[in-house]
Amino acid sequence: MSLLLGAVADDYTGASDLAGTFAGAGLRVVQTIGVPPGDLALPEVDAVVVALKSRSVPAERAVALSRAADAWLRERGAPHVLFKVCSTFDSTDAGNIGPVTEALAARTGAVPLVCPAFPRNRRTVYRGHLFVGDDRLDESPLKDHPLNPMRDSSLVRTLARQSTRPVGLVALETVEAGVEAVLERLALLAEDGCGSAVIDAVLDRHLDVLGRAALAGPLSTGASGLGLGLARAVAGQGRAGPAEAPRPGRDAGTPGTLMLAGSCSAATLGQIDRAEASGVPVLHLDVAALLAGGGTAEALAWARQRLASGPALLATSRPPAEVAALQARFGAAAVSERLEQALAEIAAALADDGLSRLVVAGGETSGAVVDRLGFQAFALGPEIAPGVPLLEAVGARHAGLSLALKSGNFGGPDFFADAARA
Ligand SMILES: Nc1ncnc2c1ncn2[C@@H]1O[C@H](COP(=O)(O)OP(=O)(O)O)[C@@H](O)[C@H]1O
Ligand SMILES: O=C(O)[C@@H](O)C(=O)COP(=O)(O)O
Repeated sequence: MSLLLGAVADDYTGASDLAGTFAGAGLRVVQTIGVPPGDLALPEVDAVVVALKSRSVPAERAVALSRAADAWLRERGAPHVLFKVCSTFDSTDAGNIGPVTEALAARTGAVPLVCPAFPRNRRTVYRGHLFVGDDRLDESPLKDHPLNPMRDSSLVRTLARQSTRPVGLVALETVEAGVEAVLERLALLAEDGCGSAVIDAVLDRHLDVLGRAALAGPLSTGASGLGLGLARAVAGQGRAGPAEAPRPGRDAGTPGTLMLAGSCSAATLGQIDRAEASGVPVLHLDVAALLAGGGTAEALAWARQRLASGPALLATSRPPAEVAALQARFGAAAVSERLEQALAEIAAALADDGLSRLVVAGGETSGAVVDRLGFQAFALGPEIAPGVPLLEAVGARHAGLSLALKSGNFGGPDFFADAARA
């Protein structure tokens, strides 16, 4: 296999979002969970997205995992690797976007472009500031994220706090001037000693400039918008294999679709309310009982009963004030870890029962569930919502289980009711 494009994604929902974006642009793609074991037979593809659970781990660990994934991709011929981060730049001042970008760039010596913009999803970057819809990042619901509260919209400042070298800016007028102008600006920033450069993008057509400029170098950092620009540029070279039809979702072996929500994003909280209102059975898990080490047996019994005849949605998700109170009492890391593991435990028990459809909302939550179930790689199916493709296991483990991993922020208001029917 000689790859045309590689990606290292810092979480699993982001990886499936990106893999779906690559597929939509005409590339043959597979998503692997970590660096795949040597004996796993992967299909012939143009691009591989290696999914890591590295967004919220200590920076040294994120660097080590990302280096290994980058090396694996380059050994398979990838001339360019995208480090896929969240379109809302989820990270803390301690990392991990800066440290990983610097570590991967050190191997190449080039100044990577950094851009989380995805205008289709209303993520835009202007003068280095990230906007989520009409709001600056620091005024958006992301300011209350349980693990990575985003309190500064300036990506240049945010990335500089995480980096050892200065961070430059490629402003919109340079992007408008085209690929050559961007490359000239990058060369100047390199002379000034910059280690990376945030680049503006507010319209879809800007992604084409970003993609072609990024492809001139070995590394870039961004979200699926930059991924789309890169994929279009690669597809435009005419070297990608014949497009594949997306794999269809499987017929259900058991009637119900299990849906698990650990995201506390405003979007997911609204979707849970709408699901409940439209008659989808919803269990709000007893978070205090889970934190005390119990609570999963009752939840399992409830889910088994509902799944025998239809969908079931189990959620730990709570609004920001309740999240803050729990974190103050038990510690943020401990709460996250326990709640992620509780949902993973429930998913594993139900997978053993023969579950055939699983939807998980939340990046970290998806990571915990996918790891617990032991998936190794996914082929791509059709999208059930923008940025949320159906995934089908590659390899024998859990063959026949279709799943979808939803970023907390993604999906329309009726996502869960729609997913139950998809
Ligand atoms: N009630 C709760 N209180 C505090 N944290 C919670 C609660 N429910 C879930 N969490 C944690 O919040 C985090 C949400 O992150 P994630 O799953 O990545 O969602 P998103 O995609 O919205 O970022 C997870 O670590 C999850 O375990
Ligand atoms: O770029 C995005 O917004 C998504 O692909 C993504 O990474 C989402 O992360 P979570 O919200 O943590 O699921």
